[in-house]
Amino acid sequence: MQEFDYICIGGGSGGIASANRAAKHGKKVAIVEANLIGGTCVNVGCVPKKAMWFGANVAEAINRYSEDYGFDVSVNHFDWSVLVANRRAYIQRIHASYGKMMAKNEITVIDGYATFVDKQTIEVNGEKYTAPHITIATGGHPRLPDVPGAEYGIDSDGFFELDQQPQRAVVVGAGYIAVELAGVLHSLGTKTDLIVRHHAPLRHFDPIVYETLVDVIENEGPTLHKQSGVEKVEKADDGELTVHLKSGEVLKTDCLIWAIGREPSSAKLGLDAAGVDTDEKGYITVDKFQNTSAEGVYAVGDITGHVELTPVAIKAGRLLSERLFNGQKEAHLDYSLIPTVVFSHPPIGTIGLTEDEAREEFGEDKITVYSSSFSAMYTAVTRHRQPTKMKLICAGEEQKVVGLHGIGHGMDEILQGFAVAMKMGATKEDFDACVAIHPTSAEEFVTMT
Ligand SMILES: Cc1cc2nc3c(=O)[nH]c(=O)nc-3n(C[C@H](O)[C@H](O)[C@H](O)COP(=O)(O)OP(=O)(O)OC[C@H]3O[C@@H](n4cnc5c(N)ncnc54)[C@H](O)[C@@H]3O)c2cc1C
Ligand SMILES: NC(=O)C1=CN([C@@H]2O[C@H](COP(=O)(O)OP(=O)(O)OC[C@H]3O[C@@H](n4cnc5c(N)ncnc54)[C@H](OP(=O)(O)O)[C@@H]3O)[C@@H](O)[C@H]2O)C=CC1
Ligand SMILES: N[C@@H](CCC(=O)N[C@@H](CSSC[C@H](NC(=O)CC[C@H](N)C(=O)O)C(=O)NCC(=O)O)C(=O)NCC(=O)O)C(=O)O
Repeated sequence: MQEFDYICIGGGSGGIASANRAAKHGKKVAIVEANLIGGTCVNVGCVPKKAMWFGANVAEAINRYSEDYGFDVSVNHFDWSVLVANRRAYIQRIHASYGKMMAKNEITVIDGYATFVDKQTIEVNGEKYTAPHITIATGGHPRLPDVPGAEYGIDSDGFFELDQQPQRAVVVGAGYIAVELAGVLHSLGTKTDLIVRHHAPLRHFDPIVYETLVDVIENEGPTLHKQSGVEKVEKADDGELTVHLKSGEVLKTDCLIWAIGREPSSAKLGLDAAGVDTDEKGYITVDKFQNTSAEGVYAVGDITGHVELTPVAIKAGRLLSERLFNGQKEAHLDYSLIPTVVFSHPPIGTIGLTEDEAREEFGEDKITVYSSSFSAMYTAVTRHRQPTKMKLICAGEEQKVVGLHGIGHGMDEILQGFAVAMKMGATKEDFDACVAIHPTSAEEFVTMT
């Protein structure tokens, strides 16, 4: 049986980050990965998605805006396979760079599926490995619905396997993935329908965000079906899919994508053998230090069900290693005020409380809301004006900024700096004390009255 100081199960964002940090503190570390190193983010998540989103932005620049900027782009042919090949080559380079980094840190990479034998021992491909500290970072996978013919659809993993561009696509779901994939497909020229169960996608975001998103989608596409659901799916011999909606509407398509949420990859880990508890959905329960119910076993990232974002998994993993292997006894991730971006068209950036949440937490009379509404200049000099909307929610007499929301061109890159300010406890006065950068969208956040 091989012995280590630390084993991470899962070579995704959280596992890699924690393993590298432990190795940097001189520990003998192993990482077990059942599939591809890099996990969801690198292989079927953030990275390939962002490459497709950049491709979609190039398409929008050419198809919507170029003419009014004076360009003649009459030769306009898009080859999906070129974008996909370059995306895959980029990911190969990331795999290579991860390999080099882990070799430099003398991390043992074990290929295979890990199961617990006891809380200090795992088994992979019939071999046993032991460590006094084991972290579970096995992430999640897409959920499929219980609808007749659901198997004819694909999920986000399947989207990244598409070698050819679908001419028509139906995307079902109302979260990040549905919005992002439907937006990419539509912008790249696929005739796309987005099906949501309620009044809007991203309905848990601040209304300024989802109402504007709905306006833009209704103006520019994809075709949005609100208050709608799928009753059944049929597949013809030639591969064409017929999607029957509960409303009676029928959509013919080449590609159906389920994007209705994800579930934790915990079922086959043998958690009982280690005494690790989960909640009723299978997420591993942890305290603020990422400790599970079993001593010496920890969990980070999507498997814990707390804010499923790559930087969250990374930071939780790194802080855990600081606590375990670098004497930082109190090190733990503060899960408050986590900024997040949806790579929609246009992008959304949000941090902190929505207006409703702020009212509930502080009381109606303690809240001051500022907002700004304009057409992004990038679009305003063309015939295709697109709205940008921004909102600041401030609490108390000092007007501490407790919520910041925006949708519009550039919002994806604007948010990070403002998140630093909010993490430091900035007030509206602090925002206003900062001189604007002109002409930018970002300047609206420091000039709101
Ligand atoms: C389409 C999509 C787009 C996304 N876009 C973004 C984005 O833009 N920004 C963002 O911040 N987040 C994004 N996310 C979320 C982000 O990918 C996850 O939050 C992040 O990858 C979680 O990291 P993790 O380490 O918890 O798990 P993962 O990255 O999922 O890694 C878990 C790894 O564990 C392995 N594994 C599972 N079970 C075992 C086992 N028993 N033994 C060995 N290995 C095992 C899996 O094969 C996997 O490689 C996106 C997700 C998706 C699906
Ligand atoms: N840019 C980023 O940072 C990204 C982050 N991620 C992360 O990954 C997580 C998972 O993303 P995602 O899979 O989109 O999940 P989400 O949890 O974000 O959204 C799924 C949504 O689909 C809807 N839904 C649920 N069940 C059904 C159903 N049976 N039929 C139709 N619609 C249904 C629900 O919305 P409703 O109740 O309104 O119908 C639900 O909120 C995200 O929460 C995010 O943390 C993912 C992609 C990008
Ligand atoms: N923000 C830059 C980041 C670029 C970057 O980090 N590229 C990564 C791939 S992104 S996908 C990998 C993702 N990385 C990050 O999220 C890096 C974020 C930040 N720099 C940090 O250190 O926290 C992750 O899951 N990390 C876990 C870990 O590293 O511990 C890489 O490895 N590049 C090598 C190359 O191109 O050759 C960008 O978007 O361009």
